[in-house]
Amino acid sequence: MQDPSQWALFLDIDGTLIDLAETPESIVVPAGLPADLHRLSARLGGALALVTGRALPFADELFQPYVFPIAGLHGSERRDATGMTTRVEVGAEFETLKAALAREAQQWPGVLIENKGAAVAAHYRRAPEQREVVEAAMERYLDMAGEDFTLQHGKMVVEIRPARASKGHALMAYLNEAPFQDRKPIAIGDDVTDEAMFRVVNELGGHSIRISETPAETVAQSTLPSASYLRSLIHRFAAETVRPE
Ligand SMILES: O=P(O)(O)OC[C@H]1O[C@H](O[C@H]2O[C@H](CO)[C@@H](O)[C@H](O)[C@H]2O)[C@H](O)[C@@H](O)[C@@H]1O
Repeated sequence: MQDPSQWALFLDIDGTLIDLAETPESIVVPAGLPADLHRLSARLGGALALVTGRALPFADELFQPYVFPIAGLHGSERRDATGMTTRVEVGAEFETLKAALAREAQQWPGVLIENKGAAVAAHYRRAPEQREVVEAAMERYLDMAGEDFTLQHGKMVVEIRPARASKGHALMAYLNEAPFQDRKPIAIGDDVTDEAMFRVVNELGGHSIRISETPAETVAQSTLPSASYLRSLIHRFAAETVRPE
C-alpha cells in the first residue's frame, strides 16, 4: 500500500472478512485476523472502521481484545474513533413486533429469527424453500413497523431496520471526523447493503471493492474472489507494519 496516511479503510464483516456460515452464530473468526486488523489499523493511523449489519456488541466480541470504530445495524448505530456511540432510537412497539414475528416464525421450519435490538433479521439459509413465505411476512411486518423502518435484503436473509441510516451515511460520518477526514476512502463488502458505501466512495474518488466469486450486479469498481483472499491481503499489508522492537 503506497502512503497509508492517504487512505481510510471501511470493511464489511460477514462474507468479506469472515466466511459465511449456515447460521449467524456459527461463523468462525480465523486466528490471527483480529491482530492483523489491529496492525493494519495502526498503519493507517487508526483510519480503519468495520461497517456491518451486525449489532455492535456482537461485532465487538468477534475481534476482541481489539476495539475498532464500528458502525452496526447497517449504519443505525456507530462508535467513532474516540469511543463515542450514537444510535437511532426505536420505540417500545418494536419489541412487541419482534415478539410477534418470532412467534409466527415457529411455523416456518428452518427459519431463524435474529433479534438485533433496533433491527430484526429472518434467515432462510437452512430453508431456502421458505423464501417467499418469509419475504411476504417481512413485508407485512414492515407495514406494521411504519415508515421509520425499511426492508434490507441480503444473502438468504430479509431484515427490518431503521430507515434513517445506511452504510453510506455511516461511512460519510466517519469521513467527517479524525482520523478518517482528508483521506480517500476504500470500501470492501460483499452484499447489497454494501452498495450504499460503494456509491459514496465512488463519488469521493475512492476505491470500492466487492467480494464475489461470480460476476455480481454492483457499482463497485473492482472485485476480489473471496473473503480468504482478502484476509491474505490484509495479513500482508498488516505485516509491513511490524517493526523490530
Ligand atoms: O454487513 P455484514 O457484516 O455483511 O452483515 C450482514 C448480515 O450478516 C449476517 O448474516 C449473513 O451471515 C450469516 C453467517 O455467515 C449467514 O448465515 C446469513 O445467511 C447471512 O445473511 C448476520 O446474521 C446479519 O445480521 C447481518 O445483517
